Amino acid sequence: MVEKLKKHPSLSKKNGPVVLAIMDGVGYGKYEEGDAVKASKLPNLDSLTASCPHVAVKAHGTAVGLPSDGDMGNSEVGHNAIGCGRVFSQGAKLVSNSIATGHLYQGETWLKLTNNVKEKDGTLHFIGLLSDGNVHSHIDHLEHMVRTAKSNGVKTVRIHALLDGRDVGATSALDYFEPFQAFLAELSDESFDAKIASGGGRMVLTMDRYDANWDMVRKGWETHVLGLGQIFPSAVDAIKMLREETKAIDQDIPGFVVADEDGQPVGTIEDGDSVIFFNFRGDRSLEITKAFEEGDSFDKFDRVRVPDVEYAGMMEYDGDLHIPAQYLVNPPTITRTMSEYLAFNKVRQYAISETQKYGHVTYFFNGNKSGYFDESLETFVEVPSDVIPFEEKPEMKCKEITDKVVEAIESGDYDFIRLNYPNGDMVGHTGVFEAVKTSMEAMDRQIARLKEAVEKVGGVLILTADHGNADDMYEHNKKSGDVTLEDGHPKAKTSHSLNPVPCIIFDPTYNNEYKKELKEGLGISSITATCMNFLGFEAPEDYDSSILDY
Ligand SMILES: O=C(O)[C@H](O)COP(=O)(O)O
Ligand SMILES: [Mn+2]
Ligand SMILES: [Mn+2]
Repeated sequence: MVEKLKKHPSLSKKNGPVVLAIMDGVGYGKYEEGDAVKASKLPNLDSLTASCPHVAVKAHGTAVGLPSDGDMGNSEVGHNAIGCGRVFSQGAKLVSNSIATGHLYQGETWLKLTNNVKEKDGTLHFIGLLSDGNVHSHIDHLEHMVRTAKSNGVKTVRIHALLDGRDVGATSALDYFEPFQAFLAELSDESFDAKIASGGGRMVLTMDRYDANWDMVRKGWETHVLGLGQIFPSAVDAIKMLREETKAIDQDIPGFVVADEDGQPVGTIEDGDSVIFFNFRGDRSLEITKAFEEGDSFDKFDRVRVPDVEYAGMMEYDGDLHIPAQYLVNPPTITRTMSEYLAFNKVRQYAISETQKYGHVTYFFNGNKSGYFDESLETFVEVPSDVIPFEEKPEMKCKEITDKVVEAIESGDYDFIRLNYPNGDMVGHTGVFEAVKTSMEAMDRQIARLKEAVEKVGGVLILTADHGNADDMYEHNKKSGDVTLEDGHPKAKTSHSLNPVPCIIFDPTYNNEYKKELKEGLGISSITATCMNFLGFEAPEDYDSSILDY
């Protein structure tokens, strides 16, 4: 339960609002080469850094509740941490623990789905992202479940595997598909038949989010469920031939269907089957889940037929709407978030981003909860994102977002304003270095407007990020640090980085209420208490320490 927040001993609420600007995917790079943040001309960010208190904060690994410090941060865990001021074990860790302890397999959902196919002589299907990126899924989880399905007496398993290349190397798919295909062949025998049945690039089919592009889900449905699309004798063959044909990187490889020698798909989804969507992260799992779960009210595309299956997600993807109805592992229960405290303490809040990160500044920021805590005190604004490859329009909607934030600052109607500029991350994921520079420079021009508006009303501007990406755009040799070359050019890196991120505090009415040297070595979960301090409050006892030293 939240309660009244104590008044801060030295800081009182400023005239203007506290504005928290999350520059998605913008970290402090550790290499010169490939750091698109350093390579960009950012006069406004540079001048704020030069003149304001600032410090690097951790945004990866255990600092944000992931299994190990080898795990890069991501938007879900980053916004969870900033939104609740503490670190909760996240999906990746919870699923691994549940599998390691066997708890998952004693759960009613696993038993129901495996018994269903045993009783009806059906097929157990797994759909999800095939890599060890550990942002949305982990291949080890899938392998363990396939093995256990066999030992639990399931006879037929089919995998519908999405190529990653966004949380892992841009063209690393065969590093996962070849050994996995061999693993299935090895495991199959006269009483157990496991195969990959379909697949395709994660940015082409199935894994859309925030209703940005339902056509991806339609393509996924047609490929995985109906078995429609280009047919190949195996997934590995499909990847090799489609790469040759399209020159696309993994995330953009077209959908494919694996067919037998008669050209029949080896694994369409039929009545009496069970389906497990094995991604643990919710944002890119919700839409395909709705396609399986919703009845005649579903109107996003023509499903042609809806098989009568037992469907389960790896985790509950929306804790308020309870989607999916069935899931294998409980998500983190994040309580007493900053938004809930602020609403209870009558603080007026405004949250905004464009579609691609709108759910991050609302749902994930509020501890995986959709909706308001107090509608009379909160305003959420979504600026529609372009539905085009972001390297084609790298500015994205940072200007339109800023237009609305400046309006909100000048209105005097809000005490705490949070915004996310997706630029560094969404364009970082394209791997196109020059586009990232354009994107960063466009965002920097908007930061000047934020600073000016905050200064005018005597507010505070805090600039930070949820994890790195744009700061690390080339693959590097992990040992030597040398840039990895491909055909004589640096190999593009599309995934997030392990780098720390900035926390820059622009406080134009500063009058020694705190030391200018901010505390070092903290994580982004300390941004929360810092924002609360500037609102004139002490943070709750169990919140991670503020970055301010007062
Ligand atoms: O979903 C994606 O785009 C990536 O896998 C993770 O990126 P995000 O955590 O920044 O959304
Ligand atoms: Mn992010
Ligand atoms: Mn990202």
